[in-house]
Amino acid sequence: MLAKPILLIGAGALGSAMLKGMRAAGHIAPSDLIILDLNPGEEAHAYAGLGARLNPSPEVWRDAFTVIIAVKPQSWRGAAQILDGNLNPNATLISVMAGVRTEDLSSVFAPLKVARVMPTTGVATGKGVASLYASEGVALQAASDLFSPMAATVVLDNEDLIDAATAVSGSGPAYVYAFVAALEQAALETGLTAADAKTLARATLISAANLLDQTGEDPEDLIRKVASPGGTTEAALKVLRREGQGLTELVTAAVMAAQKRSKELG
Ligand SMILES: NC(=O)C1=CN([C@@H]2O[C@H](COP(=O)(O)OP(=O)(O)OC[C@H]3O[C@@H](n4cnc5c(N)ncnc54)[C@H](O)[C@@H]3O)[C@@H](O)[C@H]2O)C=CC1
Ligand SMILES: O=C(O)[C@@H]1CCC=N1
Repeated sequence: MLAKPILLIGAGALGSAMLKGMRAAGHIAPSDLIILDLNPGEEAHAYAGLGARLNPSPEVWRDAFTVIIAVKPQSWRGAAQILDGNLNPNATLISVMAGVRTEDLSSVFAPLKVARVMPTTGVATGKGVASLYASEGVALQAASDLFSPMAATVVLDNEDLIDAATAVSGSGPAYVYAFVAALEQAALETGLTAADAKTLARATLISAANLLDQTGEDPEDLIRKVASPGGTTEAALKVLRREGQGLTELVTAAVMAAQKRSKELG
């Protein structure tokens, strides 16, 4: 059972996606939310219109038993200074920030228990992904109660793996969107109109993702069902899977770069 009310610090791209997800999943009532943001956007205002408290005075922050910190890794120490002395010592802190380690969060926010979560913006529709880590059970449970209704969750037993989960999953939606943009660009090269290129690139990704989701089959099995021997797909896959310089090598290099950056952000 998630301890409420919940204080959300930072309602930017990810914070707003989480607010949308809470609405979609319905597990957190607006009246159970306190939102702090230096420059609140549309979703924070929408939630406030439904009953959340937006940027209330510091004595209200102490009401919260779960605190989510969703500011940029570069901003968290500044945010912590503002919060100093105004958080409930019995609250659990859930950080969704890339790179920032439990040890550093605990050194600033003690005695709050700390969990780390690496979500995707897909939580907005209740179908995100979230990797969870905490060194003790209460915080891990709070993270799970918060994210399970709006994400497929993975529990990591080693904090270093959060950097890996960030590189694969947290950043991952952007790789998929980059692929769609590339497919759309390639479609233009084939002579399709801009409108048709856009429709075909997006709809192909969505229909392929649906099959992956609904059949549960491995990608290689699904590929086999598309690629006729000696056919068009095989011709394309020879390019995408060129020895030593194919998509796998490219994606691996991209993931390694993200993992390295995640470690640096700490
Ligand atoms: N955007 C994404 O897909 C993901 C982001 N993350 C993590 O989530 C965190 C936030 O990322 P984004 O939402 O993309 O950034 P963002 O820049 O869109 O949002 C940050 C928000 O924090 C607010 N803010 C900054 N300082 C504040 C303070 N002292 N008090 C209250 N509000 C403050 C800003 O006004 C802004 O609305 C980062 O740490 C990032 O690593 C994690 C997973 C995915
Ligand atoms: O790009 C970033 O640093 C954040 C963390 C994962 C997704 N967005």
